[in-house]
Order: sequence, then structure tokens, then C-alpha cells
Amino acid sequence: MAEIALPLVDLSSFIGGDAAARANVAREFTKAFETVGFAVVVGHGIPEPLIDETYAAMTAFFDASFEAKSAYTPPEKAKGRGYLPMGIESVGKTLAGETPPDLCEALVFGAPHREGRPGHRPNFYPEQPPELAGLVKRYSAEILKLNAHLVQLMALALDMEEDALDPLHTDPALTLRFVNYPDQVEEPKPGQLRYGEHHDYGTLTILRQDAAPGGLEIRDFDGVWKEATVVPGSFVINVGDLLARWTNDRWRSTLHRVSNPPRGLTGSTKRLSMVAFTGPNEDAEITVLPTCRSEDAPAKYPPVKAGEYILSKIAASHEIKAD
Ligand SMILES: O=C(O)CCC(=O)C(=O)O
Ligand SMILES: [Fe+2]
Repeated sequence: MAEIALPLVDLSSFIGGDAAARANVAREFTKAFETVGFAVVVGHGIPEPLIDETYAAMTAFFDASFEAKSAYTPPEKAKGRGYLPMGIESVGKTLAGETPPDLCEALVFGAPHREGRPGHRPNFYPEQPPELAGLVKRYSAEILKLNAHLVQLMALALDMEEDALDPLHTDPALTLRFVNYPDQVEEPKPGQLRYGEHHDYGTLTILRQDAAPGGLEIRDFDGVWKEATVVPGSFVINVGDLLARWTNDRWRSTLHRVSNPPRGLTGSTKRLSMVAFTGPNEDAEITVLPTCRSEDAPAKYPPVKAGEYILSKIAASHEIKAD
């Protein structure tokens, strides 16, 4: 499998830099998303100890028994919150037809910053390990801070004033998905992957991956699957369908998947990812940006409401069988 080094962007000179430094980062950002649809960011400002502690708490949660974890599966068996055991999701389904279930289990939290508000379904916080709930809330708050920088970087990178998109992100969408990909004792079925090929749905996805074998692969321009190299201390950021649409496909929502580890490494291939899917305010109207259309390249998409668009994508392709 060929490897691809994703374009590396150092955010520290955006977060703390002057106008010239910020413009430079914006140029790198747009180049990455116009070509690969993915970037690796360092200098992101999220404290490494918090990331490590959250990772360790999630490892402890997934190491618990199936019975203990299942106490946090919501009755509706939908993807938006709680514990999702292995066997009920097959993300590649709509693209590749009926495919065997993905070889992962997940713990999902919907927008912790909206908790307690009318209409917000409560999240399920495991009681063990006891530090997990607090860590999820702190991690979520840090991701939101980073996202606020990324929203400004996005605006600048798309040739707007850097605060142009702020009003659409006063209460941003956020889903946190912690995913455990167990060591594969049994050989996967034909066509079965850790996580099947898919696009993300929102604007930017912010992913912390570890260095376990059997990792992220992206489909490059040439149609060839390539393994993304892992940069310690970084986040992988990629463009989702809503953002591609917003930019009239100037930025790419690139197909990606998580591969199975080599059989020869069985015994040491457990992988844990921490994924944050972000989006604008639920009621934001997403109309192709004026800087991404022209007389020669008119808008390809009618306006949509951000929240409705993401929900319809989830409903269409992540349909889950209730038993
Ligand atoms: O675990 C990973 O590296 C990627 C997961 C992913 O693509 C997703 O959750 O959408
Ligand atoms: Fe993804």
C-alpha cells in the first residue's frame, strides 16, 4: 500500500501570528483542501496531557465488559449518542451496497455544550472510569476553541474577511465519536474493514489518531487508496460534504476508510481514534459562498439548512437496524 504524507499545517502562526503569518497559513490550508481534502495540523493549542488522559479514559472504558458498556446504549439505537457495539454499523453500505459490519465499537456524545437545553437529548456518560465524564467535557471545550480558530482560518482561506463565517458558528454543531478498533483475532470477512469507505458529512472533521497498524487510508486524486502517515501530536483535519458543497466543490470531501491491520501483527493492533465532527449553527443557511462561484462557475447547489442537511445524510447512509 502506497503512503501519503498529508499536507502539514502549523496553526501556531495562525493562532498567535500577525496578518501576514495568518495569510500564509490560510494559503497552505486552502491548497491542502483543494488538492487532498485533508491536512495534518500541529501547533493546534490543545494541551497534550488532556488528550492523553482522555485517550486513557476511553481505553479503560472500552476494556470493560460488554455488559458494562451496553448500559450506555440508548433505546433508539441511533448513532448520535451513547455506546454503539460492534455489529450494528456498516458505514460503507450506501456506497458499496450491503457490506459486513465495521470492525469497531464507539462511544458518542452529541454537542456537550448544548446539554440541559430544551430539545437536546441527554448524553450518556459512563460512570467508569470516574474521570471520563469530566474529560469529555474538557476535551469538547478545547475542540470548540480550536474550531473557532478553524472557522476564521476557513474564511480567510476562502478569500473572505476572517470573521465572515463567525455569525454562522455562534452555536456550532459538534459530535464527538470515540472509536475502538479491537485487535483482530479472527480474520475479517471479505469486504469487511475497521471502518468502510465513506465521506464525512459536516464541515471540518478533527481527528486524533494513534499509530497502531491498520489505520486511515484516503483515496487520492488518481483513484488509488493511500495510507496516511501519522504525525505525533497532530490532528488530521478533513473536509466534509457540507463544506465541499458550501465551496461549490472547490474544497474536496475525500473518500476515506480505516484498513485492517496485517494478519502477522495480530496481538498488537488495537487502535483508538478520537473524532470530532463539526458544523455551523443548526439553522445556518448554507448557500454557495460568493468567493466560490462566478459567471463561468455558477453555484451548483441550492441553499440548505446545515442541521437538516447533516441529519438527512445520516439518515440516508447510517441507517441502523433496531432489533
Ligand atoms: O479512525 C479513523 O482514523 C477515522 C474515522 C473516521 O473516518 C470517521 O469516524 O469518520
Ligand atoms: Fe470519516
